[in-house]
Amino acid sequence: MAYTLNKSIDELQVAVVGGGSWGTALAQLLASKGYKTSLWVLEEEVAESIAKERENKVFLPDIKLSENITPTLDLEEALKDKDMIVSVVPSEWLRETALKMKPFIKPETLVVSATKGIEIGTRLTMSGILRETLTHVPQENICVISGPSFAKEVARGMPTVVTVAASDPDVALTVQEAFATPYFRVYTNTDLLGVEVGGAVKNVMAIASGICEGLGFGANTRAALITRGLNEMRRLGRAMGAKQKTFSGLAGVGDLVLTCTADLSRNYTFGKKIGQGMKREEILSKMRMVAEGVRSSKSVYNLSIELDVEMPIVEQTYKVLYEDEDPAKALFNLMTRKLRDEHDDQYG
Ligand SMILES: NC(=O)c1ccc[n+]([C@@H]2O[C@H](COP(=O)([O-])OP(=O)(O)OC[C@H]3O[C@@H](n4cnc5c(N)ncnc54)[C@H](O)[C@@H]3O)[C@@H](O)[C@H]2O)c1
Ligand SMILES: O=P(O)(O)OC[C@H](O)CO
Repeated sequence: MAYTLNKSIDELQVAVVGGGSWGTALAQLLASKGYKTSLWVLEEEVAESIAKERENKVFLPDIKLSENITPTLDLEEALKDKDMIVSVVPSEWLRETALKMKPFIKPETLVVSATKGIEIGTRLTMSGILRETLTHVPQENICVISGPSFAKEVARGMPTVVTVAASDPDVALTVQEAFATPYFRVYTNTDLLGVEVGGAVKNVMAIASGICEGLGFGANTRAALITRGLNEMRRLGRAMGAKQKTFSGLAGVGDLVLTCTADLSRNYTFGKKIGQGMKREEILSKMRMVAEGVRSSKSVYNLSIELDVEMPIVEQTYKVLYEDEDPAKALFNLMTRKLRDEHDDQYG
């Protein structure tokens, strides 16, 4: 049955789950539109800093947050009677958090997934985890928001364009309207899988691009990495049943270009440090934020083997991160693969 909203869109009761930088930026966006927004956060210091100082000093410093945001450490308080829930918990903790959320979510709720990644082990997308855990919510009510969007820029009101993917067009239209502002343009899309594959693979490519930068290489290398990385994204998407045109869109090439080229990207910065000689665990031990590409390197690599999809950049990135391969050797391996026609690929 198609989704129907039984109230005016301005009356939506909304909650954001996850008070990291993206969760806080999305809460700020919704709050600035007038929505009274509950924000579930894990850390007491984050709840306190938002409640008392109107700032998330840990994950999104220097942004004055709206009075419409109510931070809470209590999931029940955050989720009770909400019509739209935005899930922004990093992939590593999404499943356990979703299970805790479940008892407090009404079946008719819209669930918007803003997390990027593929789960290690199950190889599920983030909306796949939500569908598997929130079994009382109709599958069509679970949708995805993605695209080139750094939290810091959205929070500062810089023009940003994203896509909302949902299998039910009425769900997509409702969420599109709820999020859209003159500085945050939202398109709709019916290809959830393609949007989520794009969001996961681009983070692996961003790490690879950062590694090249860290090794001291330049613009030629980066352009090659983005172009061939897009090819790998398309190939995996095709094998999984995603629509090819999705990868030419915001959640494909759009997010890939953004994350492979900007110092604001945590994945790119992580890769740069690897290229400069640091090790994965050493970098992660100093980060409070996530670089989803670290986990996605493993899950996407495993997926590529399982589905027999050729993804050499993903493979080499995985080997650098998890098998201690030398980054320069990994790049040499990529450059000296068997020479071939650019489009000599069963997925062209
Ligand atoms: N930051 C961005 O610019 C941005 C933009 C688009 C999408 N995303 C995606 O949003 C998702 C969330 O990332 P973020 O940037 O908001 O987070 P972040 O990296 O800024 O912060 C880390 C988050 O992890 C949470 N966390 C740590 N341990 C936890 C646990 N045990 N259980 C539950 N939560 C725990 C913290 O509370 C915090 O909210 C990621 O998938 C990311 O790829 C981020
Ligand atoms: O900072 P990153 O690398 O996690 O990227 C953030 C967003 O995914 C960009 O769209």
